[in-house]
Parts: sequence; C-alpha cells; structure tokens
Amino acid sequence: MTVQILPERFKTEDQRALVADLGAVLERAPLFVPRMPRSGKPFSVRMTNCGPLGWVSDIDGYRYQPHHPETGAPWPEIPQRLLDLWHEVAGVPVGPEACLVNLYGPGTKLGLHQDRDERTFEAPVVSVSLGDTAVFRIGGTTRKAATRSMRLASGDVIVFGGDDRLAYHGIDRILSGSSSLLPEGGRINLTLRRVTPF
Ligand SMILES: O=C(O)CCC(=O)C(=O)O
Ligand SMILES: [Fe+2]
Repeated sequence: MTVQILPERFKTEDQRALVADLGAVLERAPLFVPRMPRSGKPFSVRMTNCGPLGWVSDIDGYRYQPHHPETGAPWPEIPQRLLDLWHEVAGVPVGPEACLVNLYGPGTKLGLHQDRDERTFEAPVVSVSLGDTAVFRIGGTTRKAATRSMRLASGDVIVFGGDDRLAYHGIDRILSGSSSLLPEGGRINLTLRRVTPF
C-alpha cells in the first residue's frame, strides 16, 4: 500500500489554527449540499472548497469548477498552513488546485468511491481530519477488492498516492463526541488535490 498515515500530524494548537482558517473560508464560501448525478438525491455530507478549483456534484454530474455553485463567487484561497503541508508530503513540484472541505454531522456516511474526477493522478490526495474520529474504509482499485477499516482522529493526515491513488475509500461512520475540537461536534475532512496535469 502506498497510503501514508501521519498520525497527529497537526497537534491541538495547529488543529485550532486550522479551524480558524476554515472559519474564514466558510464565511466566503458557505457549505452547500451536494447532490447525486441524475437522481438529485442529496449527500448527507455538506461541502465547500477553497483553491482555484472546487469539486461540486449536482444533477448534471461531478466536476471541478472555479466558482461556488450557489453564490457564483470564486473559491477563497487555500490557507497557507495547508499549502505548507502539501509541499511537505505530496512529493510533486506543483501546488494543489482544490481543497474540498467536507462536514460530517452525526450519522453522516460517505459511500465507497474513487477520487477520479481529476485530470491527473500523478499527485496524491492529501487528506486532513479534524474533530470527531471517523471510521474510514479503504480497499483496492476495484470495487470488489478487499477493504480494511481504520480510524482517523483529529489531526491525522493520510496521503494516498502511487498505486493507491485510485483506491476505493469511504467513511462508514463518525464517532460522535470523540473530540472537543469543534464546538458543535462532528468532523471536518479536508482533501487537497491536484486537478490539471503538470
Ligand atoms: O472524509 C474523508 O476522510 C474522506 C473524504 C473523501 O473521500 C472525499 O472527499 O472524496
Ligand atoms: Fe474521496
């Protein structure tokens, strides 16, 4: 496996600073409810983005676009702390273009999927967990491959690249009350992605 796990990469103080950075992002780019292509069924996770591009999903499909789907405004910049993380761990000579922000309340799940809407898979996906612990599942590059489950706690970072860049993954559940980082509870996941070839 070329999934690299960096437990507690962000210590409590840095986690708090990241939450403050995200507060500023959310003021400019409010959370929206993504919907499944075709059916329009809402996801249980709420999302927003920062960076030159953001990932959105609606009845017309999944895509990256430079503006917020509801306000029409460009996405805010990726906080420096996250750019620094990317440059330390991603191992590519270019920056990320999108940072997808997912907010999980109690009972939120994210089905097994691949991150494959990018136009390049040469850069890894760098994922940061904040708040309540998630039960994360990761498998192989086919839906049928065996999966394993692991817990992602606040401050943990995982980097999936190389052979695992297209590994199926998802969130089985959130362990409510496992962290006091977020005043209202729940979990935030940030994924930094490169979208265009370099
Ligand atoms: O919340 C997570 O840890 C994973 C999020 C994810 O897979 C995604 O946004 O594509
Ligand atoms: Fe994903």
